[in-house]
Amino acid sequence: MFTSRVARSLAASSRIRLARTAYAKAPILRAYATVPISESDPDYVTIVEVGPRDGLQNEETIVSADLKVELIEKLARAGLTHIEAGSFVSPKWVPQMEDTIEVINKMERLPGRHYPVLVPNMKGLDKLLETLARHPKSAPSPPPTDEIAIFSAASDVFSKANTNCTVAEGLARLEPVARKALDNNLQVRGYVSAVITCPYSGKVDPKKVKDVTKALLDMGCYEVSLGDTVGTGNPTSIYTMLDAVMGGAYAIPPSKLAAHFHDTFGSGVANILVALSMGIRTVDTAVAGLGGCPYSPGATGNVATEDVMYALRGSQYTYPGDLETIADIGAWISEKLEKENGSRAGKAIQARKKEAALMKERERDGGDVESIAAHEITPLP
Ligand SMILES: CC(C)(COP(=O)([O-])OP(=O)([O-])OC[C@H]1O[C@@H](n2cnc3c(N)ncnc32)[C@H](O)[C@@H]1OP(=O)([O-])[O-])[C@@H](O)C(=O)NCCC(=O)NCCSC(=O)C[C@@](C)(O)CC(=O)[O-]
Repeated sequence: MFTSRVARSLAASSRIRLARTAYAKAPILRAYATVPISESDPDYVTIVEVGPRDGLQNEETIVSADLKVELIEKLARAGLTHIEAGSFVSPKWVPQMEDTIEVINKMERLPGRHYPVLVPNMKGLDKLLETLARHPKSAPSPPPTDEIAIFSAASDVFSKANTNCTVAEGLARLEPVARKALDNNLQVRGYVSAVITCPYSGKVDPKKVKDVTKALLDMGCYEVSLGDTVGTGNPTSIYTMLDAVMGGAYAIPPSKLAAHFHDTFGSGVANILVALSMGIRTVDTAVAGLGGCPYSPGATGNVATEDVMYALRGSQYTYPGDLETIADIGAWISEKLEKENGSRAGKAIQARKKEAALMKERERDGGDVESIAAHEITPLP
């Protein structure tokens, strides 16, 4: 476990070095690079980009495998280190993820990156292991993935709707899955859904969240991501839930937790700041705020990657990836999906870029330079 954490932070370090070189060379990026990035920073925040899985699983129209591949590759090249690439769930339940095998085989795999996939049961794991077995050990590229995510919930009704079994039945089903994955050198991450509200049965008891989190950690998950699936959480309820999970008997340390907050009521970023202030250093986000949950009516996307990155600018927290490039990807995928960009920071960055391009054009055409200077786009704060 410790080794894998060290490996992650080393991978992040080499990426950070590359990012620094890129910033030094590119003046337009320098304007965004005001946060000094330290390689062994205790305030380094791992961003797990879940847009290609949590986001696209919720699209009404099925997105092509090629577009998914392009999205994942763009996100990895933009410096993100953890990108959820799909899921090995039943296509009868979530047809949007049916092509995950094709996606993970086709996509470019950059060294030092992790491309976890969701696995609900032994059938899903076996399908993944078959795929991995076909990857030659001598191949120059890394294998399609080195990590799975298993998922449960803090509500029986939600669990039934999502996985056709109660929480206890689901945990019993997941235990051998986690063991077999670990035996096959895969890292295992856990999810608990509905940590604040269940879309069917209402308010959730934080004690239930803690019990399920502990069960997943006991199975060998290196970390458990706490899902505010419906996105009803606000800073107070998130604090109360995390305080209960991290305190009392068998307190769970923040290093074992991640924040996975949907942004339905617009509190996603504020909730993440609460989680960070309580010591959590891994957050799940989705480019352009893609996402939702098929079994959680009304839930909008995950908190947008761009919004979180913007909120952390100038703070003690550092993170992987380049905000401006991610904002471009957010605009690009929103256009491809013909939907509104769900990131407010992303939209603002795009608007500023458009304005700057317009100024340049006017300058080239011999416009009034004084008025151009007066309206010059100032760097981001
Ligand atoms: C768990 C099951 C499979 C149980 O579903 P079930 O219907 O009870 O399973 P079953 O064993 O009776 O199988 C039914 C059919 O599915 C097939 N099947 C069975 N398993 C697989 C598999 N792995 N891969 C491919 N096919 C599979 C199986 O072979 C069979 O096919 P048939 O014989 O009828 O032709 C189903 O309920 C399921 O796939 N659920 C997943 C739902 C899902 O993906 N939800 C979204 C992800 S969770 C999430 O988004 C929340 C999260 C993580 O983001 C955090 C948060 O925001 O809270």
